[in-house]
Amino acid sequence: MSRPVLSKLASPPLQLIAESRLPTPYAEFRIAVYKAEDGKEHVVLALGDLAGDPPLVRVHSECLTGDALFSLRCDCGAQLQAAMQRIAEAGRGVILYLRQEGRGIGLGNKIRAYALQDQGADTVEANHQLGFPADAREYGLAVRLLHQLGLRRIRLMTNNPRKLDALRADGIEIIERVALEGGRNPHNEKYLAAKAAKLGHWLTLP
Ligand SMILES: Nc1nc2c(ncn2[C@@H]2O[C@H](COP(=O)(O)OP(=O)(O)OP(=O)(O)O)[C@@H](O)[C@H]2O)c(=O)[nH]1
Ligand SMILES: [Zn+2]
Repeated sequence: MSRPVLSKLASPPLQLIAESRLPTPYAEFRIAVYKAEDGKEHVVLALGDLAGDPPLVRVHSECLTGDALFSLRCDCGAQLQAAMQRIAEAGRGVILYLRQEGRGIGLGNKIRAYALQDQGADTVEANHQLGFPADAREYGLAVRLLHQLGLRRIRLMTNNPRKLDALRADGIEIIERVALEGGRNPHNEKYLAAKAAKLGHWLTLP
């Protein structure tokens, strides 16, 4: 076993705060809230029996504007809905909803980045102009939550090679990468093109 796996296993489990049912238009999920050491509360949505065949998993980073406010600047809301839909169709699966808003720079800074994008910067340049890396997220928490759920082998719904590599490096076996495209519109055309060109996302662009 490689060292990163041992170090993740050695990490204490996240504190389970509460669990309940969560009826949605797609299915009735189980919702669980886990608290990390920094006080942030992360969400697990689960459906069906997760034992046995590797289930569909979505590791979703919080996007208040896209997930809750119907923003057309990104594709997050569409991806979240598509993930819920696919899990509902499969009858089983998990969504980890991680509170790393704005690729880890926070909501206020993301809106600052949007203002810079309105002046011509792309999504990566805007982060750099604000003094942040292109992507400040890390996936150690996702790995810990997957361990807590007993999930070492998964089918990951993502277009992001960095996310896939990060989970694999920490010992999660990804037996299939499931593309999650959709939500394309005139407002996010440049954003998606920059994600593909600069962040390496697997996207079928027009
Ligand atoms: N800093 C910054 N964050 C953004 C911007 N647009 C969306 N986000 C955040 O980006 C995160 C989602 O990342 P994406 O790059 O869209 O997708 P991903 O999670 O890396 O990859 P997928 O698994 O394919 O969805 C969310 O936390 C959003 O809040 C932006 O222009 N600037
Ligand atoms: Zn978004």
